Amino acid sequence: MAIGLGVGLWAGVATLHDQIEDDTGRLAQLYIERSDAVGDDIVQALTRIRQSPAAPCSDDDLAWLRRIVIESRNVKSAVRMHDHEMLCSSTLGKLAVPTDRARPDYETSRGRRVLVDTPLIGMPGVRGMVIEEGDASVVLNRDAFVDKIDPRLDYTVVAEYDTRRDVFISNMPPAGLASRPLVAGEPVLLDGRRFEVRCSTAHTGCIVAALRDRPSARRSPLVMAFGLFGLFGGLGGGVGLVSAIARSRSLSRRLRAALRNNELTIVYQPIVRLADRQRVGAESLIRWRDNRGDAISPDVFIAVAEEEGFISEVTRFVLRRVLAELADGLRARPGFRVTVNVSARDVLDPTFAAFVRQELHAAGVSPGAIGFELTERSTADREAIGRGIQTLRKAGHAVYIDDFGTDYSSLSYLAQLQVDMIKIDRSFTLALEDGAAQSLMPQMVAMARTLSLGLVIEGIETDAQARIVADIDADALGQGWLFGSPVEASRLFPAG
Ligand SMILES: Nc1nc2c(ncn2[C@@H]2O[C@H](COP(=O)(O)O[C@H]3[C@@H](O)[C@H](n4cnc5c(=O)[nH]c(N)nc54)O[C@@H]3COP(=O)(O)O)[C@@H](O)[C@H]2O)c(=O)[nH]1
Repeated sequence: MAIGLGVGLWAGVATLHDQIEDDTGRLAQLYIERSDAVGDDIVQALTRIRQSPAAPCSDDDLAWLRRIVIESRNVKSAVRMHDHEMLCSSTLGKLAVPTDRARPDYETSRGRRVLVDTPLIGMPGVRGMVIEEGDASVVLNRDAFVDKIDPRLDYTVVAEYDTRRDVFISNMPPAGLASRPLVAGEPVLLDGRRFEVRCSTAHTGCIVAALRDRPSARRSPLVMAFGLFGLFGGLGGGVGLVSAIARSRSLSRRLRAALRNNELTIVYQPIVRLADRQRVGAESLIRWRDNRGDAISPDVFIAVAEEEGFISEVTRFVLRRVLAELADGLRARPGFRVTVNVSARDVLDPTFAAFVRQELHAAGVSPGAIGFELTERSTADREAIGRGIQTLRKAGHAVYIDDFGTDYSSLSYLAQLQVDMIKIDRSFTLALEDGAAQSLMPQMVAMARTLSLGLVIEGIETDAQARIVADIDADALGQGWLFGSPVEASRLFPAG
């Protein structure tokens, strides 16, 4: 029996360690993939700035630069330079006097100059990250790289710039990592802690990361379970259990289990008509607290479900839950519409529309009460996506393009995909009050109107933003903390 207990405990501790390394490695890899996408976006924007067919800083050239920003996910401003002086930009237009930029922090062998955190010309008090290549330059929010990191990690990101390696961002003492050889997949020990290492193959840089709150083996229910199993069970069965539980503990396994056990919940964020601020709909947003009580961001677990190919299970769970929670309220409020986020995989799934029809029929809810929001960043077959969208629209659902303006392909989407509404990303709302990028919103609104598309403006946090947007387009709808944070179903419809 003592041998059984010992083997069980050993297996439990080993499995707990495997689980931690598995989760850390996955989060670190997710970061590398996301920051690679930012890197690709930057390179593409720099190339397109140089491809402008118009005379530098002419009206047509400025429109070209603005288009690049609208179509890029991360670039906040596209800038034209000459001899290290800024001449014009998508946000400021043509400068009265060419202005010198600060010296770069790094220069790569490809001739890209990087200013990691620099005051932005013409925007007092605002700082950003700038990358220059020849006479082209882009500005991005430095958080474009920080936001991609899971908050549960202690991390250091080391960037390599040919001639030197440097700590790019870090939330821990970097412990000489800039000078230490780093190899993807080969963990490093720092102060007795094991850090996973993942490196980019597309761009240059590595993340060194460890979970901050490493579960203690002594208090772990997993280890206790193994110990007990070892105590009462035989070694053969123990090995089977070890591998079964080990698999089930990875992030995606835990997410699948949470789905099966109905542990995920839905909150609803109101959408209002800006003219009178009446609630006309809501967006459903999924939430997950794992068994340690930690809230895991949908940004993280939706990406995992997409990568691992079970996003359709998530979408179906959300739709069923929305109907279970809101069917009565929706039947009582014709015209009120709740939207569900879908992925390209859902839209391409030939069984999806039939699934939706059956669920709506069972719940007695009309198709007009449910809309679908699609954020499409992949290069998936657009014709097929277009056909999937039309199937949903023919069934009576409104289809929205979400986060409009953040995806480099957004504009070409609108031409190819016929949708009902676009949701303008909150980065454009944020820029409204700083004055500099104010001009982008009217352009986007005008474009939506030209294409007869309805509009939802996202991320409205202040009364000033709401008023500016209502002035630009009184028919637009708005969503954001000003009108309400996401709430549980019971709090969505005002009493009475
Ligand atoms: N496929 C699915 N994707 C989903 C689902 N539920 C959520 N998501 C996607 O995850 C991303 C993060 O969502 P979340 O953390 O829920 O954040 C949403 C809002 O809380 C936030 N928000 C809303 N108003 C404001 C605001 O005024 N300021 C501010 N800083 N943030 C605000 O924005 C998120 C909603 O964004 P969007 O979807 O782009 O309208 C997000 O991409 C979700 O789409 C799901 O069930 N399925």
